[in-house]
Amino acid sequence: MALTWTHKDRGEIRVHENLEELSIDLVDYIAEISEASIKEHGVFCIVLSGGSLINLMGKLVEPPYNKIVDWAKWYVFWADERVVGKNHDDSNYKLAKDTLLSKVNVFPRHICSINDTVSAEDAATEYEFAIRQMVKTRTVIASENSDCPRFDLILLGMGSDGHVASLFPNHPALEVKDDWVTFLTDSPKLPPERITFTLPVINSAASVVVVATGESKANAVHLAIDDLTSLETSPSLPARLVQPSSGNLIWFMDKPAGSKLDGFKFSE
Ligand SMILES: O=C(O)[C@H](O)[C@@H](O)[C@H](O)[C@H](O)COP(=O)(O)O
Repeated sequence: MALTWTHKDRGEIRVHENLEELSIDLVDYIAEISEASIKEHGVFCIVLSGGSLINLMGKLVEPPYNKIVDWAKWYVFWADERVVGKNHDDSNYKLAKDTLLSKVNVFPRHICSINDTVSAEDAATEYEFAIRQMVKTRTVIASENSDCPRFDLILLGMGSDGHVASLFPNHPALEVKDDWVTFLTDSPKLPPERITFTLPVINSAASVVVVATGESKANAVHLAIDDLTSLETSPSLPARLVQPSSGNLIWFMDKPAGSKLDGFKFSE
């Protein structure tokens, strides 16, 4: 059984007994938001990241989800992408395609991945342009509170340094306010060239999920969620800057990742 509670301003926290339980709860949540979004506006605009998150979504391609999800209504985007070829093992697109997208009926034209034949800067510019076109044609809803798209669901992993998407602590990409997509050529996590959604886009989504597993994430989880002492305050921890302005924020974690949260108690 998951331990679930809502922090006064850091969203809903779900600490799972193990990875199996976490992945079932995660795909249940994704299927639920997919259904609600399609009912509300005809499509589901989902944003993926890279890393372990994708394997935790693996049950989506198994019964009952593969049958109940309306894949034809899905539009798929990435919160960040490594600027490598689409067949490269580092590609977030390849990871999602091999694990999920090739196994269900998402239309290839609904899969919005980056141009892998240009520089990081051009890939970011083109990706933002493509999203702007989709906002104009109302495939992606425009936010009412900001000059940003309002994606139905943005799924983020979190690094042990507290990075989300490719927004790393103390990196200038964290400060970008006017672009929807920016680029890096010096990512502390390899590979160095990446594109990433900016914080205003992440914080304009209808729902944002952060997934963190394993003990190496425990300190970053604590710094991202708990009320901090003046000694601990870490204003530039990217995961703490995830604060949807009019959307939901949910943290999915396992016990080791949640073990340093204030008041963490688990009923055995
Ligand atoms: O492309 C990337 O590198 C990711 O989008 C990145 O933000 C990832 O989600 C985290 O680093 C967590 O990755 P793990 O879950 O594998 O630790």
